Amino acid sequence: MSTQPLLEVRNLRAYIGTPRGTVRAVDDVSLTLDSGQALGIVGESGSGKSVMARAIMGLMPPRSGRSGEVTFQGRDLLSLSKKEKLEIWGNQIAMVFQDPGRSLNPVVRVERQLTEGMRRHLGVSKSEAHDRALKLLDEVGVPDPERRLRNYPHEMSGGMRQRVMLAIALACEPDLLIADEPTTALDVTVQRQILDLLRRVQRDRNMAMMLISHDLAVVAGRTDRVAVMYSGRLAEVGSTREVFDAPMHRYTHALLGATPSIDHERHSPLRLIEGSLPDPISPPEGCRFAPRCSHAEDACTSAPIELESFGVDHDVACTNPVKVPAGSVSGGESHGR
Ligand SMILES: Nc1ncnc2c1ncn2[C@@H]1O[C@H](COP(=O)(O)OP(=O)(O)OP(=O)(O)O)[C@@H](O)[C@H]1O
Repeated sequence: MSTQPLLEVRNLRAYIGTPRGTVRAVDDVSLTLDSGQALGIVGESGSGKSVMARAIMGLMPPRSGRSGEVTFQGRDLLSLSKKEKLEIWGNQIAMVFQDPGRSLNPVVRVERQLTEGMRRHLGVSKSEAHDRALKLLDEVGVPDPERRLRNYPHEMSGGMRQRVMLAIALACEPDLLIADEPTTALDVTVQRQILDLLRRVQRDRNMAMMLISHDLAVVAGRTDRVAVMYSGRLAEVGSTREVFDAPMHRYTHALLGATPSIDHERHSPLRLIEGSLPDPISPPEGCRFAPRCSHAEDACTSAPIELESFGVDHDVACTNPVKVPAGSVSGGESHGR
């Protein structure tokens, strides 16, 4: 068995030029994702999650730059030609975005949108593509697939459109699915159904998934590992079980107390973390959470704090982490549910 991760991100920086100055949206992020593994990326709005996902895919906004290394199946993604990128997008790596209304073409029937990629990338015939499309719609829980294939996107509900988007993403049997806030535009019950579907499909297909959300509970029960992002940097990375049961970074700890969840029947009152994200144009020198952290010390503000290992799979970038009592980590995948 190969020990090489499916995706390896090293010292990734993604900066965006704006009239006010350079936004340091992603600032020295390193992480790995193994085949068949689900990795959650969480953090407040503006912490850099989407820019990171897009930088990995090479989808950068105008007047921006990337540096670092992104290796996927041993290939350097940052140096691909446009043609090579098109071969990988939608084929080996697929993305599902927040708003299926904007990602689907409103004037093209579902069947064509679903079969176009597989005909191009997999070279299957029209009738085979049709059969595959029916199976895919069935897999993602779309009832009466034959009829749905003839629909235009506006003839379906938001939840149904998101299922179709997922079917499109799965059509070429990707090795990695990046789902960026895939359910935010949907109502709470449908959100839960789609998220559970994502996890089921990811496991059934043994596909890797990067699930991006500002809601910790969304990723808690549906990922194997989690990376907590704050102001363009990683605060904490590790097995989902450890990070949720025994968060060590002061930010993760605060975030866990502050998150209302779609997985709770009734949203508890939001306990906000006091303060806000730093200006991404001139973030603090040291730990970027230090200005909001009640445990900050002098050492936190002088130089960037690097991730340090606190266990087999638990890295934390904090000089004064939360002390975890021995044996406090429990088992199971029921977090946040
Ligand atoms: N096209 C752009 N031009 C200028 N700044 C941008 C652009 N896209 C993102 N940013 C800035 O980059 C930083 C990171 O944004 P990003 O969208 O990655 O955050 P996020 O964690 O995904 O938040 P959200 O959950 O709201 O999508 C933010 O400060 C954001 O304002």
